[in-house]
Amino acid sequence: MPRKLAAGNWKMNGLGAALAEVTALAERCPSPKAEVLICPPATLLSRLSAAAEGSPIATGGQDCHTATSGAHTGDISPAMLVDAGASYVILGHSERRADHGESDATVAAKTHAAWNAGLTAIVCVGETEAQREAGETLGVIQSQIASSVPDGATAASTVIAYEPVWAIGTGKVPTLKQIAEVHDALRGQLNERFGSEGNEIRLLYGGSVKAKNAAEIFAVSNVDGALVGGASLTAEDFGPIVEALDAAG
Ligand SMILES: O=C[C@H](O)COP(=O)(O)O
Repeated sequence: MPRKLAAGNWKMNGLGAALAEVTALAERCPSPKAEVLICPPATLLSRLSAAAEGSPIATGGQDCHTATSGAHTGDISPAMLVDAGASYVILGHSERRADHGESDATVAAKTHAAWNAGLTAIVCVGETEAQREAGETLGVIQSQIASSVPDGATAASTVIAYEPVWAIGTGKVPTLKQIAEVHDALRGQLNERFGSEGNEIRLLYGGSVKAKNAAEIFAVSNVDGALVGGASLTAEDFGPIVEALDAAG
């Protein structure tokens, strides 16, 4: 199993002054057992990669196009993310699925493009509150995985993030039993489809992870780390989450 992963998704937050948070995080967590990743807005990626150089903090993008270059105003190619120092890219986040109409097929195409550029794709899946209430959670998530993750996924190329849409930025968190139910089902699906490699693909939980609930979430079976939004914006908030993941072993 690759190292556990504490990934921060800064979403559309952060101006130049936020770079100081990366330096502070590197000082607070100089040699974490877990991998630590920050995915800032594209405007900060190059500067943040430079600021993190020589530290254990990796950087990533929040989206990419399927093409390497061309007439796609406003888009960013996987090669551009690599050029800016990224080693990861988040794909299929529910905010992109909702705001930009990204389908599973789009996410799969972007995942292929990311792999081709040498990036590790963090593919996000998750149910809405209505889907959970209708008892559709596992069906929705397993269908998203089946259609968003292309054949050939490996532990080195792919990470899965389970993020219930209703838990993102709301302070609402599923019960530990609910998290375990989904992660165990995902592990089973990955094992069935990708064999032993599926057993190694890291499964992150995301949705209102904070310092106060991180340790109990990291103790849940088949939780290999977290994709953190709001609580990844400062070293003061993200540092304890990294430390909780380290303590979980
Ligand atoms: O990508 C991160 C998730 O959307 C979680 O965001 P949050 O930690 O602010 O709830």
